[in-house]
Amino acid sequence: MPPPQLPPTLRIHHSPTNPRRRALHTTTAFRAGAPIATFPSPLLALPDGPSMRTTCNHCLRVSSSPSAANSTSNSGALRVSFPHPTNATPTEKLRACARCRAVVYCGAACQRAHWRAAHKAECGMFVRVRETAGRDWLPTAEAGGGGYGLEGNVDGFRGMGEVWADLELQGTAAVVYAGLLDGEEAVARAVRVLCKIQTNAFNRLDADTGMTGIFVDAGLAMVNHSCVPNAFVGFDGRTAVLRAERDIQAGEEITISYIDNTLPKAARHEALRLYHFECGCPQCNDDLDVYQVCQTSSAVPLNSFSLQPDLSKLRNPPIDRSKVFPAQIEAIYKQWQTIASPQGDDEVEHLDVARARWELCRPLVDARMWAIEPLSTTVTQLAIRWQASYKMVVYALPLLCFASTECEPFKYVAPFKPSRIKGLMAITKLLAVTGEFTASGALATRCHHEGLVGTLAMADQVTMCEGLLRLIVHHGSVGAAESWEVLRDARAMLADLESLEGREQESTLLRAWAQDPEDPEGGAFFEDQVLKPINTLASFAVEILEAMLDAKSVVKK
Ligand SMILES: C[S@@+](CC[C@H](N)C(=O)[O-])C[C@H]1O[C@@H](n2cnc3c(N)ncnc32)[C@H](O)[C@@H]1O
Repeated sequence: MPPPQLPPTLRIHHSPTNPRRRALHTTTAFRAGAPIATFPSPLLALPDGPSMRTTCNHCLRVSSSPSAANSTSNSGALRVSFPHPTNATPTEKLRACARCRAVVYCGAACQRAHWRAAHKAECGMFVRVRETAGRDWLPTAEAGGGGYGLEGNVDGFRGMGEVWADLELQGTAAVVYAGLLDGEEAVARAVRVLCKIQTNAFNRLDADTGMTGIFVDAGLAMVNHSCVPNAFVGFDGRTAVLRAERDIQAGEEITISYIDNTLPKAARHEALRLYHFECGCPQCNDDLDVYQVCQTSSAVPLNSFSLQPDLSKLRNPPIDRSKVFPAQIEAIYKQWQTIASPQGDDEVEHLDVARARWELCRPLVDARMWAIEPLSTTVTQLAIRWQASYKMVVYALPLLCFASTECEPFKYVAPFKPSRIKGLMAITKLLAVTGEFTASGALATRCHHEGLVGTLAMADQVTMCEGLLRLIVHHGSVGAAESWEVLRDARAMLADLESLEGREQESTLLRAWAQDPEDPEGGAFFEDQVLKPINTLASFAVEILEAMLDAKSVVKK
């Protein structure tokens, strides 16, 4: 099997005696955030079952962007309104394949390209059965004999009872529906391909597009895992982009995290079981938590242009380790997972679950270890829920400010990571909502926390939005695809704000700060007008959470 084609910035290092076997190394140095290589011709790039009819099956774009920003000219009030965070994104009109009607496309060009790349092989199968587990193996097997020399860990999977049974079931279903069942070997071949896909596919459940699916590229599949990776993968339609998460030397091995590397060690190892190796990264060897990883990260200085510019706090977080020990965190995480999320929309049920989870996290709360899972997720989940709630929307704002200053920078040290940028965008959009409440005088009736109402009344919420948007545009341009919806929206909103009359001075100062965070005037303005109110809002988060979860109907400060 010939080695996979690689971009010139990468080479495969093959070491038969090393348990990792092959690895990707750079041929040149990269600065943090720089694209290392793009992979525009995957072997396989498919939306998953539920997304098959809502996503173009070729370019994998989900929908068009919502109308970004519209300005009005009410003087004295907040004059810009952004799409409300709860507004559904309008979907593009997608056309279905006329023959099988199982897959959809955004246009004729995508339909033609997908027919050649994959659909020709699967369309007949879909005519027989519209959707089946195991769809993903067929084009791969057809296109390359199911080999590509990719690692499949077949023996490892064979030793995993239920997982193996599931793979056999999927393989059988696929060959039966594809009309390829000509003996046991056909099923065995399908299962081997599924093992390769399981080992090498990227789940396109990415923070960027919010869509799910799988992506396999034989070159990118050579990248090994570390819980403290130096790179990460993002997607732009059918193209995967490998980016540096920190500065990388020429010749260094590239690693990415296959899993959520912010989880406690036992949970990370459980997630890695599907890859059949023992992780020997520094985080695993020394059982470090996210604070300890952050403390030594070379990406910390990048935060001087962020919502957490206090680098000494990132190096010396104000936590109290004596209040909780690692085994206790593991136990909390395990128990937290046993508390089932409510299926329905019952507000009381959701509050009960949040209360149980928050109480379970009490030792982490006492230790002020907000960035440790499952505490960080407990806070974020409530924020997301409240964001979409008519009654609670204002209270989501301090929670999101808290997550963006006390959790995310420690979990994802590089400020250009998409999850950090998305957090900034969520705050921006909420500020647009609270800004309208403030301008219309409705804020005090929507929120009973005097500190929160007072802070928002005193703040220039448009300026706060502009400061956040400048951070999003800066970091989004570094760490994400130009076509990323969040970046596109941020640019449009920023242009809108810049064109508002009467705000020239604020915009000039923020522009000066964005061009040079050391600019004394611009820096002081950002600190006073953006950072200070964000931190004040964040400071209300815990008392609001405690009060709400204590089922008190009125929150006061
Ligand atoms: C996507 S492949 C990576 C390329 C692989 N090294 C190869 O030679 O094909 C994933 C597999 O690589 C191996 N692997 C990845 N990261 C590893 C690590 N940190 N330590 C040991 N093995 C690793 C495991 O066998 C895993 O299932």
